[in-house]
Amino acid sequence: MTSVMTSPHPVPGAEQASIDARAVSAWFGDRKVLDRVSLLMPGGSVTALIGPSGCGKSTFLRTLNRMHELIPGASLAGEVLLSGVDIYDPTRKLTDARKQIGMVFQKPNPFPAMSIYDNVIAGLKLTGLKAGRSERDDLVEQCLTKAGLWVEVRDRLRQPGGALSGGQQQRLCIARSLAVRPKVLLMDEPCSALDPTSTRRIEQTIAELGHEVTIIIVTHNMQQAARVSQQCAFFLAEQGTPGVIVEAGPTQQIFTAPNDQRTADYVNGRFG
Ligand SMILES: Nc1ncnc2c1ncn2[C@@H]1O[C@H](COP(=O)(O)OP(=O)(O)OP(=O)(O)O)[C@@H](O)[C@H]1O
Repeated sequence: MTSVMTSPHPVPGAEQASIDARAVSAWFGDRKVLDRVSLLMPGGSVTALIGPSGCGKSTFLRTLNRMHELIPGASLAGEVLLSGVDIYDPTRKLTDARKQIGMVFQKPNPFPAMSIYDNVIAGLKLTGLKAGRSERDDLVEQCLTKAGLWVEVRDRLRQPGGALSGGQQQRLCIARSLAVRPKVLLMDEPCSALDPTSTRRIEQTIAELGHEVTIIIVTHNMQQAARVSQQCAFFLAEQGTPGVIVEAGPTQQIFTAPNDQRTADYVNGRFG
């Protein structure tokens, strides 16, 4: 069953960008891996995508900023509306979607030889945004502060990004994503390569950012989904069938009173 998430009320940060996936199907070659997945991800809140390995969570995430189409042989159907505007509209530039919808990956991927400062503003050059020296300084401080890293690095901004710890590198990547002022931040298991302390620090950052940037996070960690998200969507691909959303709704409901037995079994660790 494909499910449409109803908006929680009142919608936190309703003025922030919502992202609305409508009947999204995805294929790799002939193989269909997502079947008509619909999900409304409300603005200014955190939505967690959960489900067993291989059910299509990362693929779904990549359809939300047009990264799926970069994979040779990959195709998709359906619509993804960013505050009501289809990001797949052929008259829109691919780079617009990427600028507005940033992504943080599983493994921190800063430019290792580039300074911390230059890492933060790296996206400006790529997206053609121009900024003067003092504007850049302000932006670097602002983004590192939002990513929860400023205090730790303010005295060594010229050191290479690769010299930071894994958790710091991931926060640097978050700061780099924020520098192009995205409306939405996609996070694909952003803590899976990190120790528990760094994980908690990133979760704190997500909680702080979630009010101003719409966040969609894929996680295998149920406690993490419960801690950071306001909405949850449970994906499943049963017996070789394409992935679907079994159930989506407020996180508390998904964890304490889900409607579907399969959701209850998954969140209680009975499979997956
Ligand atoms: N580049 C690719 N080429 C072909 N098939 C792929 C590719 N990437 C993913 N798939 C397939 O698509 C299906 C969904 O994969 P996806 O990575 O989206 O699942 P997932 O739920 O994110 O899994 P995990 O939790 O293990 O990361 C899987 O069957 C996978 O084998």
